[in-house]
Amino acid sequence: MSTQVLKVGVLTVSDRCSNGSAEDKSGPNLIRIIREDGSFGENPNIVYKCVADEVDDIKAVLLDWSDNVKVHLILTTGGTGFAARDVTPEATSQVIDREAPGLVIAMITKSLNVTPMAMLSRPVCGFRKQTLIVNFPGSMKGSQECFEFIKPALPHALDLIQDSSERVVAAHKEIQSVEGSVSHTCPHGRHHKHKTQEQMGDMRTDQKQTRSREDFYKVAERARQSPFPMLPVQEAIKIVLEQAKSVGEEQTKNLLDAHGRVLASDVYATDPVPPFPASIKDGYAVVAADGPGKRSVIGPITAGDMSDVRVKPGCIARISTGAVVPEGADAVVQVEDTELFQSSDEGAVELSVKILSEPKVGQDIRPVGFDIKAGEKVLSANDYIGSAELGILATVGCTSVKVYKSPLIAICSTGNEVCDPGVPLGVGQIRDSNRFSIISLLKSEGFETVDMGIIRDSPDEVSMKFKELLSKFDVIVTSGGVSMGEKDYLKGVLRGVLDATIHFGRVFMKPGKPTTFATASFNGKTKLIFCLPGNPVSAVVTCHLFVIPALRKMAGYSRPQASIVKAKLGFGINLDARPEYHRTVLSWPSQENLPIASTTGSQCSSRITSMRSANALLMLPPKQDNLKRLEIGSIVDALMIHKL
Ligand SMILES: Nc1nc2c(c(=O)[nH]1)N[C@H]1C(S)=C(S)[C@@H](COP(=O)(O)OP(=O)(O)OC[C@H]3O[C@@H](n4cnc5c(N)ncnc54)[C@H](O)[C@@H]3O)O[C@H]1N2
Ligand code: MOO
Ligand SMILES: [Mg+2]
Repeated sequence: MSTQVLKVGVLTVSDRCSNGSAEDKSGPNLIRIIREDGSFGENPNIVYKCVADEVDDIKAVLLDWSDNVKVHLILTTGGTGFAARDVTPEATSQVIDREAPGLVIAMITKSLNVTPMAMLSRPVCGFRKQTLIVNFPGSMKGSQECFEFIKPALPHALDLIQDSSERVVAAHKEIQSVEGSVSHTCPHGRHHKHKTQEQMGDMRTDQKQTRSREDFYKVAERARQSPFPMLPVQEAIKIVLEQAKSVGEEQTKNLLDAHGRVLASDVYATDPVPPFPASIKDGYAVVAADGPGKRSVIGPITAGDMSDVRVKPGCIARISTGAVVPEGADAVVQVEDTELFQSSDEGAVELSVKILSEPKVGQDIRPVGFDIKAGEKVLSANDYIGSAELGILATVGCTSVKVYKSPLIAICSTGNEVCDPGVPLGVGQIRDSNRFSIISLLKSEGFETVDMGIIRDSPDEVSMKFKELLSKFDVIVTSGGVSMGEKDYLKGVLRGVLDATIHFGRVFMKPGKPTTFATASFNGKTKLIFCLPGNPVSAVVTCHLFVIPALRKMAGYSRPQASIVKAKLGFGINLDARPEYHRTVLSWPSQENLPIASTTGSQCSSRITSMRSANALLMLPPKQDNLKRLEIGSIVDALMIHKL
């Protein structure tokens, strides 16, 4: 877009919002996403109004914003339906000079993938002089979705309207590279040239295979065998861990902020613990050499007291656990080993007490630095800060520590058939489970993620979205679109468009065979891209095996991989041709010497219920001529994914 600050107008059209009987959520939501998105410059200038469903009121704002305020982009939300008072399209039609039907088609077509109700929307898009006006539906969800649908084209559209020639040329170059320079005509008449497709070769070494847009659609010419070697799981994990590097360090603001992070530097105690000789018992501070016998009592000294009591031979001082042992005393005798001899004031004052045991020097005293010496290293770089470590930090008075930064992580699903769980299912559609299981799995591992929605099966959309993700995140995790299907575009876009390095595109495992791992450079930073298989179990299992260890390594963990324990099969099983990660519930009855593994039923990689309650993945070996089945009682490795 042009270098000038973009002016955006957000106009909510709603009788109820304008008269205050309902809260406008859609307008403010559009403003928020425009601000957060970043595609419209650092700080777009946004004006906002809410008017009633009246043609004249709507027109007045559209005319003022386009002719006087010279807003570049006006987004209206509301009043586009079939109801009598829905008049936003009529008002818009009356002010625009030229229509932009492509935007309308894009919005309606894509919305129909989400809900058949999109048929009942009548948006109008077009421009008045140099202002682009776009009608969105009134609901927050609908308006946000429509915005996302047309967003990829908006910056270029605005440049064209503003005739910002430098940016237009730059954008053309970019489109040319994204689309691989196939001869096609862009909407305003410029032609791009062909580039030839390079030879297919070893995917791990020959990465730069620029692909044209048409190549993506040549279904008959697609490879009929995957060109990616199937790597053993351990080799694939090794590659991932080699690429996973810290994204930096930061100082925590306060003590509790450090919880769940990993230290980036060693921590030393400045003071000793305890900082004074402390009594271990409630009793009497004595001179050990006095031995047992009757003593006169001084004190008391309780915890936290600043006492100037001094114990002389023949005297003892009453003392509490945690109190400073007074000068002169070299032992503490617990109250249980004493007897009252004489008291006054009806028992309020102890005058003398009989010591019954033989005290030893140092008995029941913690000397200075007994627990922690001054200058001692109490925690090391790469230690995870759990509750014990937080207690240690508090003990040594360290309220701010240097920790590793958490990587910024984007989560996306892919697939034309995939839709949000809340919307009614259309023909051929399924609900997205992967985004939700992956986001929550990573959260339970202490990693915050950003839900970046569903990417449709189109090379353009995949490449646009990935470009956006690469600019904003350190790690991208997607699911789906990585196998042999004609619309499995991710690998092709990664290599052919984004110039990413695909480190592996298949792994010898079940589930998870087409797991793909790539890196791409953006602004000098290496971004990690995990394209997990679409099958719900495959996505979750591979997230455990590859994504979580990588994130842990980036976050500073010294042992990023999950623990592997031995377990005894509580069932018999036929082995698969691939090493299988069988979801299991491990339990450990007290009479058993190993945990017992029970199966979660059918292990089909589409059957998400096979993950239910699973706390481990049994690492079953691949079937061999001499080993086709494991019987009940066999001992196998189990990779822990939750607590036992
Ligand atoms: N000819 C071959 N076909 C397939 C192979 C193969 O080697 N040759 N591999 C199979 C294996 S193994 C797997 S795993 C899948 C992986 O396929 P993709 O990663 O390309 O994923 P999709 O085709 O997009 O989807 C697969 C399956 O999962 C459903 N899905 C996708 N996303 C989601 C989601 N977010 N939530 C819930 N379910 C989702 C999708 O509808 C498909 O049913 O490929 C095999 N094919
Ligand atoms: O490897 Mo796929 O993940 O079996 O279903
Ligand atoms: Mg597929």
